[in-house]
Amino acid sequence: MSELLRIEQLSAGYGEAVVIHDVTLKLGEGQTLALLGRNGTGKTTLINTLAGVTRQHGGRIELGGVALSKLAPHQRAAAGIGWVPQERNIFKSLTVHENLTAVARPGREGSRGAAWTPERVYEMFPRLAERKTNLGTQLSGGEQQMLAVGRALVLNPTLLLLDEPLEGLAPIIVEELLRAIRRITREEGLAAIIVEQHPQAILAISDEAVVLDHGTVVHADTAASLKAQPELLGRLLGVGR
Ligand SMILES: Nc1ncnc2c1ncn2[C@@H]1O[C@H](COP(=O)(O)OP(=O)(O)OP(=O)(O)O)[C@@H](O)[C@H]1O
Repeated sequence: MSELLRIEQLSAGYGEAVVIHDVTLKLGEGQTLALLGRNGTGKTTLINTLAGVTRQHGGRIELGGVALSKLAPHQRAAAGIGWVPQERNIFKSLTVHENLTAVARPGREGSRGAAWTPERVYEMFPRLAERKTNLGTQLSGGEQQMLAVGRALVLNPTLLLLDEPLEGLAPIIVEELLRAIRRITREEGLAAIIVEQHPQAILAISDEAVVLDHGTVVHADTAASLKAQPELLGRLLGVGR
């Protein structure tokens, strides 16, 4: 498996404030990484630093051998970063279909699965197909999340960044999204970093797991190994404290 993402001694934050320090990690093509940690430990900041919307203070980020640190967010999207921020980045005044066609871009050479088109997004999320002509404002939280993932997919990324994709969603929608994320990563071979507060479901569909505390990596292992050690996981996430 070849390397897709390499992060070396990364530090970043907001203005002068440094929130993440000395983060080093790697991810192979098509691999899924669960990014875990208590509230306020820097998970979103790390994701946002990959997307290019924080201030990078030091270190390196490479995606497929391309150095990202000096690139603007739209250039990172062109380089293969598919960012689904916590606040679900959709155009609420456009229809579902317009949201998908406004950003669609042909597949990049060398991507493993077939290129993502609005039609393939509808196949993945039949609920969106039913809502094609509805405005973003008329969607439920789950449908908005599906559309946010769809918008990232039609840019044909090599790495999907999902920031708490399951937050606040009904259990049945959580199941649907988890199934879709598993298909996108396992069957379509897209690499992903998934931030979650509730880790068991995400560990079950991830290859690797990294835990942050106070902006640094305090644990890095396979997802299966961390999942099999609930006491360690509880300690790392401060459960029961
Ligand atoms: N826009 C911002 N400006 C300044 N500081 C910020 C900003 N966003 C986050 N922070 C600070 O950065 C630290 C890490 O926050 P971050 O949101 O990355 O953590 P997190 O692990 O994603 O937490 P959560 O699970 O609550 O989303 C916190 O101390 C937070 O107060």
